[in-house]
Amino acid sequence: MIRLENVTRVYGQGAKAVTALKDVNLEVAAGSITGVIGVSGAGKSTLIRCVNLLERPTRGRVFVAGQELTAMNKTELRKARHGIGMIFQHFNLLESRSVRDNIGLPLELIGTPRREIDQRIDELLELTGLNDRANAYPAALSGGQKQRVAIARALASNPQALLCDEATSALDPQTTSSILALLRDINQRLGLTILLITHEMEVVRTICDQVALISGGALVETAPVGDFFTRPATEEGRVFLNDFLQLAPSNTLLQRMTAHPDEHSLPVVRLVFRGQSLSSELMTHLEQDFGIRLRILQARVENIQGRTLGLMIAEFDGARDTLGAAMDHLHTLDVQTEVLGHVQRHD
Ligand SMILES: Nc1ncnc2c1ncn2[C@@H]1O[C@H](COP(=O)(O)OP(=O)(O)OP(=O)(O)O)[C@@H](O)[C@H]1O
Repeated sequence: MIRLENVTRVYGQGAKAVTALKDVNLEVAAGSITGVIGVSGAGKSTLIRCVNLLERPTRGRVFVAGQELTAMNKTELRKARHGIGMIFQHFNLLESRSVRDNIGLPLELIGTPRREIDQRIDELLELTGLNDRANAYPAALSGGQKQRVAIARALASNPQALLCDEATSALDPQTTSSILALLRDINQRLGLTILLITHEMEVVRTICDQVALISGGALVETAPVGDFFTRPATEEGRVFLNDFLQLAPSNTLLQRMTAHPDEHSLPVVRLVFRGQSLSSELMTHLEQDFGIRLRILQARVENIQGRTLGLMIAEFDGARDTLGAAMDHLHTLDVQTEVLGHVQRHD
């Protein structure tokens, strides 16, 4: 549905040139939701703006719905853009127009007959849950309602694709959830293809099917969301996920922990289980074969697109000489371990 081929975007010239995108190849399947993530300055905005040619790539080709946008003249491009809606972090509504008139604006601009515009506005008010705000002005709306108006306006010309530029970054968590639910709903109901950029992993985890990680202008990893969260393929992916997946030791635990072991201490280990949860069999196995009893101090289980990710901090109580073998055994089961420190034995 959306395809970027070797897209490069260089800003400025000569010594001051900045390569914001380097040879990016990205494919977004029809009807799917793809999230582009990356640190600030990685090139996310540039990438999404290259899709509808708000930024023209310095090199490379952009295809949307089988048409090459980079090969079009101005008139063709203007027409093709009707098939691509866009929403922004700060909504970009016209303050002097009511909700109805903001939603109808794109249709007015292309000369759609008034009756058709009014009918379409009614449908969109219904779809986005704005019926009772139709005659309000943007200043009287909450952030979530403003973004709903922006979504309705972006959908006015029945686009096949929707680009979302940090669409929930200015919203509180609860409003974010309701906007994400709306995006998922229109994706499913209308078969709309969505490409979004975000710095929030929670957004990706909640609604995306595919994730694309961009770093220094290059696309370093593209994967189904479940795979990315449980098994990132690149070091950049692991680093990016670390913050999201971090199960930080509590303050109480940090106060009890020392960096070095002594003869009475027990190691405190952080474990990450990917695609499985800690079974009682595994606990029994560690106890029977290695003489190690796990005392769970903290735990969190995430379900990401049907894949389980378990995070745990536990004391490993047992003979020190079997600890290494037990850790090796866990690694063969694809359980990641990391010794965080040592605590004094309770008894
Ligand atoms: N108009 C411009 N002129 C010059 N350099 C630019 C321009 N726009 C972006 N850049 C540079 O291109 C690089 C990528 O910027 P971009 O805004 O695409 O990143 P981003 O990942 O969206 O960042 P953020 O999350 O902070 O918005 C940065 O180094 C930025 O400074």
